[in-house]
Amino acid sequence: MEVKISQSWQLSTWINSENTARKPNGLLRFSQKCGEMHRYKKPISYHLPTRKGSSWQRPLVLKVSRSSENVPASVLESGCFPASFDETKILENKAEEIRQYLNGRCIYLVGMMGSGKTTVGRVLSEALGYSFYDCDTLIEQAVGTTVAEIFKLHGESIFRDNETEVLRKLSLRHQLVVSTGGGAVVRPINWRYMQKGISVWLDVPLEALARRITAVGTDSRPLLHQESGDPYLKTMKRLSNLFEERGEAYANANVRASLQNIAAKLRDTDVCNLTPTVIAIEVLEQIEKFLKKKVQT
Ligand SMILES: Nc1ncnc2c1ncn2[C@@H]1O[C@H](COP(=O)(O)OP(=O)(O)OP(=O)(O)O)[C@@H](O)[C@H]1O
Ligand SMILES: O=C(O)C1=C[C@@H](O)[C@@H](O)[C@H](O)C1
Repeated sequence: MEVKISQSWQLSTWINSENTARKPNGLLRFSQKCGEMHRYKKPISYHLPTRKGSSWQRPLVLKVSRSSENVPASVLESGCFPASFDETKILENKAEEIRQYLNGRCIYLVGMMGSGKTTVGRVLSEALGYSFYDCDTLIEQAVGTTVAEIFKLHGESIFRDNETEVLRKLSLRHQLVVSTGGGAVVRPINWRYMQKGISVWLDVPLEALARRITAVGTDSRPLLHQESGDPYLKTMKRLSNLFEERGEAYANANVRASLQNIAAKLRDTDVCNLTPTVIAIEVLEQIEKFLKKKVQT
């Protein structure tokens, strides 16, 4: 059964102040489309023109009404989430404001399997006018088979080598939103590449992850795949173990977007009610805070 929820959300947004100095902006041209980058392709060249303008903007509080739905399994599988007009508009405005301060830097989404890196990443890239890349997909294209098959045929370490190579290639580029694999955070070298851009941890409670993953099955996620037993409980246990190992590594990200914090702001108790658009807005809010802090120090 679908439950309609309507809430008011106080969102702080920022408007341009006049006659202030703007940071240099990188305008880049990319001919490659999402998914077209291959492992041994040469990185493309680009130009970085600079321009002058305004600095950080002053806050304006907007009262926004949010309307989202409890997402049924069929919707989870399709990956299509309804976003209200308000959410979309807020996201567009926020993206517009932040784009110049990003200065072409890539956004790397890190987080556990199922945390929404791909789903939220696509929404973010569209809002920012960035290209979107999914590391797992790039690895699959480079190796010529699925992640599950790579694990089975070649083992995890070959998969990780490919993951590092893909991140190295991506780190040479600009204006990308990158969905990293859930385990990309474990290798320090990967952080060296991700530090060229801004890393964002999508922090999602394990129960929500287990719910999402069991709704779509674990076939494509070899580290979670189980032949028998209660799928939710098994997934939950495996996720808990992985999080024990990786929690600290995720916290290395420049920015944390916590679904629990967003739900609290919205006075909602269930993180499952949060649409990818709302999460993308929070990601941009947190990036904005991070960049402002950097400017001040
Ligand atoms: N905000 C959301 N609310 C409900 N379900 C979501 C949300 N975001 C993503 N999902 C669903 O959760 C599942 C995992 O999402 P997604 O593939 O984006 O995660 P991921 O972090 O890229 O996962 P992985 O690292 O395993 O590839 C998908 O079925 C997706 O439709
Ligand atoms: O958490 C992990 O280690 C993984 C997550 C997926 O995105 C894939 O990169 C692969 O299944 C491994």
